[in-house]
Amino acid sequence: MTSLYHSTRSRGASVTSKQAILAGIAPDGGLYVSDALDQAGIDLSRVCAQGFSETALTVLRTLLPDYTQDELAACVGSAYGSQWDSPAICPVTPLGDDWLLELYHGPTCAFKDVALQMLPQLMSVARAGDGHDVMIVCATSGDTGKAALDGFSGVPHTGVCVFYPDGKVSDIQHLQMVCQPGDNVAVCGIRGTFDDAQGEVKRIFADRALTGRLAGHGVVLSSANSINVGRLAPQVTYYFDAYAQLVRTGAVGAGDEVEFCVPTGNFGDVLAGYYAKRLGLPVCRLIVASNANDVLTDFLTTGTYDRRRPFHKTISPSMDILVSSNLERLLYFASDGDCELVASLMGELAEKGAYTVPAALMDKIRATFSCGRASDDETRATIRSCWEDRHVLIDPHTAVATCVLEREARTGAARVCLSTASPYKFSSDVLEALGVVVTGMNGFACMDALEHLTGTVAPTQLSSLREGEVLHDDVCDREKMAGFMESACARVFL
Ligand SMILES: N[C@@H](CCOP(=O)(O)O)C(=O)O
Repeated sequence: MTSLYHSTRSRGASVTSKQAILAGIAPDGGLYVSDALDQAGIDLSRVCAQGFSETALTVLRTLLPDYTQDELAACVGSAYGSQWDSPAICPVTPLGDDWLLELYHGPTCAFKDVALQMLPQLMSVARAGDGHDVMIVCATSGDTGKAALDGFSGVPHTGVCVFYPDGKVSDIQHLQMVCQPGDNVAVCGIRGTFDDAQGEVKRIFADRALTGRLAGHGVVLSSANSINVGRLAPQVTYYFDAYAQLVRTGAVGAGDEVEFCVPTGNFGDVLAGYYAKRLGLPVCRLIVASNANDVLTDFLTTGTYDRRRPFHKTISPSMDILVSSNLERLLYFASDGDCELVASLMGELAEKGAYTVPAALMDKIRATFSCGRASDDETRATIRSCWEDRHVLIDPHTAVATCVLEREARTGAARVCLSTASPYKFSSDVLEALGVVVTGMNGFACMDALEHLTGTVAPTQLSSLREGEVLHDDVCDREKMAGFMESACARVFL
């Protein structure tokens, strides 16, 4: 068996990608990484000649080498079929002189679908040889939760338990989750932030007494967040595929460099772009776009990551995050695999809430990454100008990135902005940004008004929520999350 993955914090035990996907997170709290990343280049001319599914297969074969070609082909076939409303899966469309990579054409209208239509397939193959039942424990700031519920609902021998910050997701995101049917799903709001939820989920994974109890019943825990390499790997596909689309339309020449601007909170989406670069995609710059929770912008500017700051509830709630988990993987790769350094920085983050990266390492990171932030007012202004000047309707997360990209000096390279969610997931904020007073209007009145004002059509999976039945109304404190999850395991598996 190919043992390729190990923790960012130690090299002691290496595991296959199937084992890494089943575990979700390494036993020492680190994230699984593979040192084969740089040796495993992807043939760009081949990618430019093929469609999304073929490229997904190429990327996954490279990153998850212990899956067979047949296993991955079956996973890709199931993940990228008729549940997408665009045959391109992730089409690239013009935005002025730049490009939008539309990642919201899947069943839950957010970029998470690209990986969460795939992860359940990968997980099922991985668990086939293992025999355990798997409970997926997921923290969400709005989008991952519904995408995980949709992907894992009804998957045999699998359950999914989602925790979201109560009152801190959009009305539509909330309804998407609480109306989710399925015998193997559980959804619970928590009194706190996404960081509280994600922190507790990581503590649950490390709780030996709890995981031991569950193992006694044949249940293992895993993750649907981008800490799981099975979430990250499928996201690499759309960077390659976007490039291929641009080459095919003649917008860039084969081999030309491109820039990507990514709205990010947990750092998974932009890290997938970094993986693509290390696999040979000609990416000259990755621009990290933050909202008022600008911990990443400050980090890239100063070299100090400091989570000890006020939390801001913004109109781009999926990015309301102060602990960006996947930065740990970037630190690992940029330091040429210095596990000791990563472990010590993560120790400082846990103990003090902050760490400072050596200057030489920051220089390496800044050679690829730049950054910027957008306030809510700037985000609204960008939604409005995109609509009024270009007739392109974008959601607040995409607007954060567009605003940041517009301020960046042009280098001559083609620029692609990741468009991460449907504007209709955030109908009231988008409508307000277009100048409509929304006081007294509920989410569906805003959706209708947005359709009327723009002549665009809300995705049916969102508009049909008005007939949805609320099936989950639990809300708990952080301390009760483990108990909620254990009860869900009992209900689903025992
Ligand atoms: N933005 C996410 C937060 C979790 O990030 P993930 O990419 O690690 O799942 C969300 O919308 O839930």
